[in-house]
Amino acid sequence: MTLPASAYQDAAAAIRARCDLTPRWAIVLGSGLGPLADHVEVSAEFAYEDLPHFPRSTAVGHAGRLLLGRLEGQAVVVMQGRFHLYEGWSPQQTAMPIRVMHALGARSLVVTNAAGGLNPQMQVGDPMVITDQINLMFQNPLIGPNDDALGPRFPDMSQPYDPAYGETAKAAARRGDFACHAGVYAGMLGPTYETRAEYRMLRRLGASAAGMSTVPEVIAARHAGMRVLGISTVTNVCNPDALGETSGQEVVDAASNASSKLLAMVTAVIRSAG
Ligand SMILES: O=P(O)(O)O[C@H]1O[C@H](CO)[C@@H](O)[C@H]1O
Ligand SMILES: Nc1nc2[nH]cnc2c(=O)[nH]1
Repeated sequence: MTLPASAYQDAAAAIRARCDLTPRWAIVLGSGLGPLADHVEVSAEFAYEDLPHFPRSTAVGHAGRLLLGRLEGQAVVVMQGRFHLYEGWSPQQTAMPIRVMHALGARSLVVTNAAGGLNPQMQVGDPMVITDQINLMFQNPLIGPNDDALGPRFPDMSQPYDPAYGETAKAAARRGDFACHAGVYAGMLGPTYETRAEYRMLRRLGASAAGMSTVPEVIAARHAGMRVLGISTVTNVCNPDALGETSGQEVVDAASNASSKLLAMVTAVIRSAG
């Protein structure tokens, strides 16, 4: 579906009409990671269905709420649930909330997700700081007329994820004494998990984690010049030579069990930038 050019401004205006907080940080909570929002001192809450042009959350473990408030004293806007291409949303729709949060004032983005771990050292529950991404969705939210007021026609993607944010997140993991990886996120269309041959291919391509989100959001964020921290939580181990079955519920459960690690890393980054 093509969105009107004013879609994200309309949604931002509807939010501003009820809440005058200017968020500095935008946070996207992935599958099973919604409970992190319990740590936000909430000023206002919006169901996605009440916001103009917003898609609806249909994915398991995605509540479908936008919160404005404070985390570690910093003004934040938090998406409790995101939109995926496999739900039938267009690339523009999956990325639209990023533009809304940018229009509200957010200049830094934290994206979190549940992902399959491709690196043999990874265990279920380990976080991975995303250092780069591969767009294997072969779709892009910037296709169509460019909004020059937001960003350039041909945005640079030489460093989509902010190295300083990543270092701060890794330092928090060291302090918390839990394993933390760093690596490349492969964005897949889904909704099928990968075959053994596909996991093997992804390893060869240099990916360390596979998921079905994040890539369109980060493209939209970088287009608008936002600084990005990305963290995957390994919810299933993808060993092509000994692959077990994976289910959506297992992914959600594994992500929520590991959410305290994510919280420690995210709050450390938000605090350090305070
Ligand atoms: O990336 P998030 O939204 O965390 O969710 C991940 O988990 C779901 C699959 O279990 C897919 O939606 C995949 O992208
Ligand atoms: N594509 C993909 N998405 C996931 N989300 C959680 N685990 C996985 C996985 O193994 N592959």
